[in-house]
Amino acid sequence: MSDELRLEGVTKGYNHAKPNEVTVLQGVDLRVGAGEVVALVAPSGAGKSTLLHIAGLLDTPDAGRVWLGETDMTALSDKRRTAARRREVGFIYQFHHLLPEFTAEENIVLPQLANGVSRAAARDRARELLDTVGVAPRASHRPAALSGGEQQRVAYCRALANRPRLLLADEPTGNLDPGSADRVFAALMDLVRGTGLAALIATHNLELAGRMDRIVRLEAGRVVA
Ligand SMILES: Nc1ncnc2c1ncn2[C@@H]1O[C@H](COP(=O)(O)OP(=O)(O)OP(=O)(O)O)[C@@H](O)[C@H]1O
Repeated sequence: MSDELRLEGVTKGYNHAKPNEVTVLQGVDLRVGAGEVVALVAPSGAGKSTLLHIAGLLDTPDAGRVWLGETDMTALSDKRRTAARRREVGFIYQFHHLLPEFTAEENIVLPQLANGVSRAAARDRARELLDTVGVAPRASHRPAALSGGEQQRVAYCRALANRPRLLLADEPTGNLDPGSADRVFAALMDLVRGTGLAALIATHNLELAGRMDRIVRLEAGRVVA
């Protein structure tokens, strides 16, 4: 299996050379293969958000390397790294962050237009994605007129709209009740399976983590299992 995401010796701290300096990540090695869904489990404060930001090219490590496929992202200019992030990485957060004034479908169309896709093709892709997660009948609803679970499923579709090679999620079912979280997680797996993308999904929910291919545990800035 080829690695889509590879972190090698990633170290990151804040407030360098100040009294309140902290080292958050200490030599993290991590790989996620094509088509693999990996759970990232970490106690609060262990550096999970820092790790996701670095893997998602929103931040850079102090030392170590971040590879997407064959490319060492830490060797790129900021401009090229930002372009790679837009093209290659999809993000899902605990809260959906959909644009309130646009419909479900438009929320999935817009990032594709920004990526140069035609409106017709973007609409087809949006409908296909919404269909996969069972929200097609609500395509013309604005987020406020969707249930929490539907909003989250639309956010999943948006994250995958541009066919990223890497999906990063931070508590993707975190704001839902357990029954709804279960169904919505199944919808996410339906979207991810068969695309060949690599997914790294942070969660405190050990039951959900157990349904992924592998669990990576982060403790005090190190991968322990
Ligand atoms: N910009 C910053 N400046 C200083 N310290 C920071 C900064 N960002 C994070 N930290 C510290 O780094 C540590 C790890 O932060 P991070 O946000 O990665 O944790 P986390 O594992 O995501 O926690 P949680 O699960 O509670 O969100 C924390 O102790 C935090 O206080």
